[in-house]
Amino acid sequence: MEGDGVEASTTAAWIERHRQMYERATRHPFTVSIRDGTIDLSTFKRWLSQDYLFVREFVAFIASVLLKCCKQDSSDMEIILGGVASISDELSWFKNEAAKWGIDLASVSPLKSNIEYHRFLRSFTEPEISYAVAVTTFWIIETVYQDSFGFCIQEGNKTPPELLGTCQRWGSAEFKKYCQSLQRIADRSLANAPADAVKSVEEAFVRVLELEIGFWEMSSSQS
Ligand SMILES: Cc1ncc(CN)c(N)n1
Repeated sequence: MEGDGVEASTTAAWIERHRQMYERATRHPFTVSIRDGTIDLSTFKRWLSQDYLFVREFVAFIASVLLKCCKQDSSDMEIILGGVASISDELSWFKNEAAKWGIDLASVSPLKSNIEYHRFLRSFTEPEISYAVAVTTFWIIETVYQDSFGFCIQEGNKTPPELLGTCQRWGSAEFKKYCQSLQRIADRSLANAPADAVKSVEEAFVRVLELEIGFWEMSSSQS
């Protein structure tokens, strides 16, 4: 990873240590089927509806990361604020996209894996949860989407034209840069954290991968 040249990247080491699970989250049959053009559109619409509900919940999560960041008197504020702007954009994007696909978002209820993810996100609003764990969690949540959808627009893809906009949203070079900025922040905050705290951040990292896999599974099978 492009670190700041001072500390080795803890987060990159975790991706390697949990490579199998990382691949299950970022090369899931759901996104791979977008890339190879075999996606079932009703499955795609289910993901879209459920992800809209996720993003609404994610707003409060990002707000809690921002609050923790401000309490640190940290120079990371502008990057996190960029996340707030991007989530506002994301919500509008979901509404437009839902209208295009004829989805009535008001009638969508969260499925089990989505509810589980909401519960996890809400746990971060507690003031005793550290900035290191919150910002690292933020980074990996965004990165799973960046890597998953980035793959759908890489060379050799057969992504249906009507889904290219979705893939660009998270797969773009701009979104990748933003994820790399979050990764640098995560690594810096981990470099200053005590070993037991780092261990609990790694647990949160793994938990995100599990939840993301569950989210794709839910979108694919309505479980
Ligand atoms: C489940 C999920 N994970 C991540 C993202 C990217 N913000 C998202 N929209 N939805």
